[in-house]
Amino acid sequence: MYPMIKIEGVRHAYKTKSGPLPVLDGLELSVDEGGFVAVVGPSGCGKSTLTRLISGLMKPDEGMVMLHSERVTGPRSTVGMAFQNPVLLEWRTILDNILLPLEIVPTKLSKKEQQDRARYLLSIVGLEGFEEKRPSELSGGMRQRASLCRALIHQPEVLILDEPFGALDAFTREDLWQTMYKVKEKEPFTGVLITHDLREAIFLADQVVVLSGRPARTQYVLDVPDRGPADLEHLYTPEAAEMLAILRHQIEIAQGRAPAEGEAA
Ligand SMILES: Nc1ncnc2c1ncn2[C@@H]1O[C@H](COP(=O)(O)OP(=O)(O)OP(=O)(O)O)[C@@H](O)[C@H]1O
Repeated sequence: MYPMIKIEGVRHAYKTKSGPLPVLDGLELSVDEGGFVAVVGPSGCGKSTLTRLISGLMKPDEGMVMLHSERVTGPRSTVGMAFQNPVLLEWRTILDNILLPLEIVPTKLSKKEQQDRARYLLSIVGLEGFEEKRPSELSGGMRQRASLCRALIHQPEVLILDEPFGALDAFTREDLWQTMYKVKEKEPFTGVLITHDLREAIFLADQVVVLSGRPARTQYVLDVPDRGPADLEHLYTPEAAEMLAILRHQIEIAQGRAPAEGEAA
């Protein structure tokens, strides 16, 4: 299959007052068109930095970031992003919040078509009837659903999700995982999910990439077998337990709490 995202030999250091802070060191990543990769790793290892590189908000010191075989050299409108804090504008209705990206990204849709698309997206995530509400009238989970619609309104090829469910309670989070399946089925995208939740990673992604501690490199890649329709029961199978154990072990290695294979304990 065609790689939609290709990252090769990326190295990057932030310039800080106390000197360069190496954050990424030899990062490799390849995500097929329509694929969904979850990126996990120790806190502060460089996961969000990776999302900034893919969306073109930052350029790496070394190496290549490619989208659709084109080198990323600046911000890309074909990328949609959703974050842990949805940041919806309180003075705008939910519908107008979702339409916001279309005020920036060029679109061929008429005003009516834009509104129809926003309403359609809201119906997919279960927010039909909330179009005219203000963000403060919605729960945290509902605001996150609205933020997903906003990230998808301009039909991005790539959807970057930076810990979007991290601040939600466990039940709401699991509800949103199932919503994500529905969204991907109706609005196909190539996804990159940054998360600290290993269950979330194996439930949503078809590949989980473990980054090493900072400066991060690609330490381990786990392929998650296709498990059919969204069903939380998938998380309670022996196969899921085994995948979670492997990932936990890899995170311990990345945190320096367990020796890497081939190293003495
Ligand atoms: N603009 C910046 N200037 C200087 N240092 C930065 C900048 N942005 C991030 N950093 C530092 O780079 C490192 C990696 O940050 P990044 O946010 O990419 O990590 P992360 O893996 O997403 O973290 P977390 O898991 O805690 O969300 C951190 O030590 C952070 O403090």
